[in-house]
Amino acid sequence: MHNEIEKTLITEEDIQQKCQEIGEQLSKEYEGKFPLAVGVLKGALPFMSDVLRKMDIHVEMDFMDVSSYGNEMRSSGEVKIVKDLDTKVEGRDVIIIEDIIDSGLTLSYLVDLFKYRKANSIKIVTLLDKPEGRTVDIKADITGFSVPNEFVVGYGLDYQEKFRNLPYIGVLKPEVYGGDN
Ligand SMILES: O=P(O)(O)OC[C@H]1O[C@H](OP(=O)(O)OP(=O)(O)O)[C@H](O)[C@@H]1O
Ligand code: HPA
Repeated sequence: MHNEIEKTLITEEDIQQKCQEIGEQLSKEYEGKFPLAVGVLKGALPFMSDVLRKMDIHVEMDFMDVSSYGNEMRSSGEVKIVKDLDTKVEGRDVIIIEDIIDSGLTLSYLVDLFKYRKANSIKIVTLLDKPEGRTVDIKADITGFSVPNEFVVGYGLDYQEKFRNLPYIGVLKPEVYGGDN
């Protein structure tokens, strides 16, 4: 697996340090509350798991699976719910946890949905932000790292369902994806 990676963009140590910082920040911001952390499957799983374990307040977890990716590397532009929440959002302080904001379509869809469902507050926490990928105007409240306009994998992010278990973020060798990014 590692020999298919051209370069490391963000090391495992830097990711873990960032999770610690974000977990501490969220613990302060939601002190005395019981927020609902919504992980966006599947990519957010490692990040969510690491951040929530750095929080020292009660937090409820739920998951949503939405899909917008037509092929492996480009968004279809259409967002579909594959798995909805089990939890009612009305009146809750929702923390959406994402691995990456690229076009912004997934998150803008989720923010609209949770507003419609009458969340008390909505915060977006993303490990990665790819500002140059944006087609809709949306910003995270907390961003771990900014990444260049390249297809990145690892720590939840996949290429053809592979590389999610890589503990760092990297860029694939062109021969792995056929060079057409
Ligand atoms: O800002 P956007 O352009 O919408 O891209 C971001 C979304 O795309 C990826 O999910 P994907 O639909 O590939 O599902 P996955 O997490 O299961 O890989 C990623 O995990 C984000 O959820
Ligand atoms: O750069 C990316 N890598 C993996 N999945 C993604 N989903 C949106 N952008 C990306």
